[in-house]
Amino acid sequence: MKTINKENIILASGSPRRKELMIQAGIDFKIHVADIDESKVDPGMAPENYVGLLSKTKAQAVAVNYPDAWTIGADTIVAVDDTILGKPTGHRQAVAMLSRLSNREHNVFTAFTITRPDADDVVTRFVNTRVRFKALSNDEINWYADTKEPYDKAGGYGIQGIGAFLVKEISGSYTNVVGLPVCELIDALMYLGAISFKEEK
Ligand SMILES: Cc1cn([C@H]2C[C@H](O)[C@@H](COP(=O)(O)OP(=O)(O)OP(=O)(O)O)O2)c(=O)[nH]c1=O
Repeated sequence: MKTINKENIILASGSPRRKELMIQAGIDFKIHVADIDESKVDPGMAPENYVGLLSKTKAQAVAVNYPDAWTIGADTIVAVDDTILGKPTGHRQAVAMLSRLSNREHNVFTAFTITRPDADDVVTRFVNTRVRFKALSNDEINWYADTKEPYDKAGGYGIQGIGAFLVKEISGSYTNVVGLPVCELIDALMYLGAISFKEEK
């Protein structure tokens, strides 16, 4: 079942997880991947500002091509103490990230921005989920890093995949950890009039 599209919707993301979550939520959309350099953003920023800025940059980079659509951009990071963890560049960094997350709580921040070129309306929302990992042995960390699953994921793990075995507790939105907080996204799309659950008479 799909929701009723009032307007065209573009997802400015190459993340297979975001695509799946949008399909799961019954939203009709097209994909146009945002080609932006994420390394230009200062990792010393507060996590909510960091993800907010990146989600907006991704959405705006794609929205210019679609005057008649709402474009969605998103960004996810893991924050531990005051450090932002992005995606590990290889095995060694994946091991370092997982070791840092072992036996403690961390925050996962995802922000999404919904915009269009002709509107003043730009919605940016961020959601924070707290996740606690179990105490990990070196063997577990190395074994998981060897699966390569950590490589394209913030913080070096995927809660929706093999990485589920790492997670002892979660407080807050699960889909937010996977890459898109579906509950808040649907609310925002409804608020903007982009989707509806009921045909207008
Ligand atoms: C923590 C966590 C992150 N992730 C993923 C979601 C995102 O795809 C990725 C964070 O990277 P992002 O830079 O947010 O997104 P992306 O580069 O994959 O895609 P795009 O910029 O085109 O939208 O980490 C999981 O899949 N599972 C998890 O448990």
